[in-house]
Amino acid sequence: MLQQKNGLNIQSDTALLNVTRMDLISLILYTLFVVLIIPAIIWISYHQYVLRQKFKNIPVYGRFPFSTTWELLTLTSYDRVKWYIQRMLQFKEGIFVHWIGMNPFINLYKPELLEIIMSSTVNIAKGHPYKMMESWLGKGLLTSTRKQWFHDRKLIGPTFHFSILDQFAVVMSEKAEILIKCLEKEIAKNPEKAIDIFPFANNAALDVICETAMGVNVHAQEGEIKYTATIHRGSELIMERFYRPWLWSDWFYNLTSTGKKYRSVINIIHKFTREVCAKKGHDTTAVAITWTLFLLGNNLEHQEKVHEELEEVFKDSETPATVKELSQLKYLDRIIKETLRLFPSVPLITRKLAEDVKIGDYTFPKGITVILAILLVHLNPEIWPDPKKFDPDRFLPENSKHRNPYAYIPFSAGPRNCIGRRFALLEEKMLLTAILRKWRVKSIKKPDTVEYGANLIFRPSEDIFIHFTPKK
Ligand code: HEM
Repeated sequence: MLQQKNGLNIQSDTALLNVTRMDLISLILYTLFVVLIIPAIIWISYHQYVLRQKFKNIPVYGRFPFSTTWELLTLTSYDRVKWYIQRMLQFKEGIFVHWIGMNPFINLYKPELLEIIMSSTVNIAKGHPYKMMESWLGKGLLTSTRKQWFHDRKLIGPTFHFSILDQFAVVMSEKAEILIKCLEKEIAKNPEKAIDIFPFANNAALDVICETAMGVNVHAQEGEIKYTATIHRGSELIMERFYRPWLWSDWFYNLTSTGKKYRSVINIIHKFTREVCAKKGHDTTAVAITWTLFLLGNNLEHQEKVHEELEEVFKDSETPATVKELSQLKYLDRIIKETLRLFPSVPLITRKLAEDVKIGDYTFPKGITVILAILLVHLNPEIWPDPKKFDPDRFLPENSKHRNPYAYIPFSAGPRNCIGRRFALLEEKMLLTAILRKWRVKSIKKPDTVEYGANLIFRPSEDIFIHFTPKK
């Protein structure tokens, strides 16, 4: 009896102890909630309120926090591009803001607004998603800021001088010949079959950049390396991270499985760039060449004019093109320009503002990221009538003279524009001319059905099949 009583006492003491322990834990949690979490929620809400007040004049997409984050996250890369185009048609003022997590992004696609940011020598720092690429690209010219950028830009500038470009043209023409041989070999396998042109353009452009920038022949066209697929995977992972704000912190990202995948991709890229080749420039040119052939293969009447021009300049000659001959190809110039309008290799760039910027009724606060939406200004119907139509004559001198220079910005504009612009255009012309002197091209897919994605570079998401017919 006594034992039973003692047993009961012990049980009730343990229960009492448990209750007290529970109370203590609840008390600590409650205190933490009151002391830390509530003030944090109040601080974040206040901060968000103040930030949102600053944007109250700017058209905003998505009234509720996180609704746009969720919407963008659930779209494919191709649908995201269409999403941005729809927003551009919806917000005709040339500006709108949307939120990813608790971060506002101001999209600009009106030339007058773009000019104010792009011409600035103060607001030259890159915002997301470029910030996420620092571990990839290091602090190179593309990602550096302030003094280092001024210094690097001055140092690298002379590399792209006309006289040096002439020497680069020799390398480009050698690589163009290899490209033709590779295509001939592929076509010979089955002349009736269309060929995916993108890997050919990519390897040719990689050969060109490695030999011109580093003097190294990597034989990419002869199939000795598997670098390009790794670059694509890296860009995809960066964009996936951009639309998932909880992965923006580096230390957390590095713990996740995608963070680990990204690190291994970066290691492969670094190994390659350290050992053999330069970091940037081949993929933008490769997609530009691919889209040009794709559009020519869809617009046969324009292609015919290119062939006429080639015959006028090269006649029966079979020797490689010279820089002088290439400079005479004015119609091809306009084709390349119109392609870069519809398919700009770099569809958007970003700036993190170093100071408050006031434009008319709008004030953009220091520290936020502005998206300079190259693709959207190129498709803006307020500037380009019938914007989806392929019409190279938009770039005839008489048709362009009244156009705002910031309406057409495939190479960006202002102090931070593309340093490789002349190099890229020369290379494009060299490789395209080599192909078009030999073949007529016809695309299998149409521009409104082909799928692409804006993973930093405006790259096709499917094979770009082209049918090649010999001219002779
Ligand atoms: C069709 C081909 C190309 C296009 C459309 C293109 C476009 C661009 C754009 C839009 C920018 C501005 C990026 C930004 O502000 O965030 C840029 C910057 C840059 N591009 Fe290109 N690019 C092309 C080819 C090349 C090539 C072939 C090279 C090198 C050989 C190159 C080297 C660079 C560098 C170093 C920068 C950074 C300049 C700076 O920040 O001062 N690009 N490019």
